Amino acid sequence: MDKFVVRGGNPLLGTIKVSGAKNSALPCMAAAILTEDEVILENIPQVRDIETERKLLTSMGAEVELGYGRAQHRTHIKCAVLSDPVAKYEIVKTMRASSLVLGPLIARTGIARVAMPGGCAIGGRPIDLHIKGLEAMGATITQEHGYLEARSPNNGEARLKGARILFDKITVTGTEDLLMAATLAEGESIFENCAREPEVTDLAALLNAMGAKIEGAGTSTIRIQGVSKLHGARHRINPDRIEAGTFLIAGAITGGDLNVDSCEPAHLGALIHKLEQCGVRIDVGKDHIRVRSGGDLKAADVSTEEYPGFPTDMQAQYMALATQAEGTSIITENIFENRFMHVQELARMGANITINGRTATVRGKSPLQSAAVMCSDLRASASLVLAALVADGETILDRVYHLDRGYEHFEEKLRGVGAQIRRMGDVFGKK
Ligand SMILES: CC(=O)N[C@H]1[C@@H](OP(=O)(O)OP(=O)(O)OC[C@H]2O[C@@H](n3ccc(=O)[nH]c3=O)[C@H](O)[C@@H]2O)O[C@H](CO)[C@@H](O)[C@@H]1O
Ligand SMILES: C=C(OP(=O)(O)O)C(=O)O
Repeated sequence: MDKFVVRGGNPLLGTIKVSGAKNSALPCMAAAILTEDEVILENIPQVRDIETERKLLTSMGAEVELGYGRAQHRTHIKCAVLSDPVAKYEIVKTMRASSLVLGPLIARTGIARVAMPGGCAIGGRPIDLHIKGLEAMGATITQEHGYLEARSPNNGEARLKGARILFDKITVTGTEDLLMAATLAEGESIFENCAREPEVTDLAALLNAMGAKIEGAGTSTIRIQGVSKLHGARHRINPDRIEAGTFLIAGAITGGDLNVDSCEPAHLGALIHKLEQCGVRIDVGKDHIRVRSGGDLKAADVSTEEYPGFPTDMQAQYMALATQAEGTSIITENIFENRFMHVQELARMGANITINGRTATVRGKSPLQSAAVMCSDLRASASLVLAALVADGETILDRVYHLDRGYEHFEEKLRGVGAQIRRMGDVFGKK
């Protein structure tokens, strides 16, 4: 199992480049199921979840070609024939976003079998709202032996029907899943209380390029006029706002001077505002953000919310920063019930954090010490790397496979701006 070895103390200086967003790329790859033609996606990040999605699509009969390097992270997907419209447990269990194939599969083939995703470290993660929405579109969904068996009306023979759906709770992949299903449904669908995340807007842009008729993506009400067929398209994936945010915090926590390049500053408003409250100097350009130390960091409270609020996917990284700020920061996690797995590991490095329900109280500034720590999920891993960048001595992070799910060449990018970080196959064993 790979580990990271990080020696703290270096301010990060220079320019670091942001990759394409994995959380946009995953639904966009699933959208290729909706057409027999080729879909070409550019700016696909080279991360483990993308490889998992490739496996998922190919296991159903799709042709997927992932091109990196000179091929500029371009992916060609052709779902001419979906001979086996089944999302198997062996693949689904490794990636929560697998539930994104449910909607497009029923819409395209009339019949789908998708393994129920399990819980994960950050919480239960049910998909009841996906199921409820598809049922409102006329699908029949049953659960057998851990699989959802879904059929469109007439035992899979007829198209889904457009529906008016009010989401009880804002859900990102739920909005995306039903949006894809509605593109090929008969008639109009109106969705209310939709997720407004940039990843939803990115997916809608691809779907419209494929011939869908979607209005309102990025707002809480989305209207879709169903069409009988979609065609191929070429689409460039948005920059990853969470990776960009992680780099902004890396610059701020190390007291560096970092230019975070190839990002979309408009998607980072809540984080930029918070960093400014912490006393960090931020200069926003068209597609880059410069982050610099503005003196001692000051504590500021954070409460995670749906977009455009402060993202839950930045909460763990922000907590690492809060350990280095003077004063008390109250961090409230409103989206997932169990997303504080990084707290005990930060505490092992010397952070002063107490948890009460959904709230963590961070008292700073604490000098951090190196330790052997364990990554529990994707963003918790990033948080521990950030803490290690300012810890005294050499920190060893175990289970970095969590981080590899969603950060492209993380250690190489950080090394390029002065961090001392290296990957080891097995630092404790024989190697
Ligand atoms: C691949 C991807 O894009 N993942 C992101 C997506 O996850 P994901 O789409 O899974 O997260 P949701 O937006 O669906 O979850 C939000 C809340 O709704 C609840 N819920 C969700 C669906 C459902 O059917 N029933 C239900 O109760 C969840 O348990 C959670 O409490 O949005 C999250 C919230 O911004 C991010 O942290 C994830 O990085
Ligand atoms: C939680 C995340 O991803 P997923 O929904 O795929 O688990 C994330 O990107 O932070």
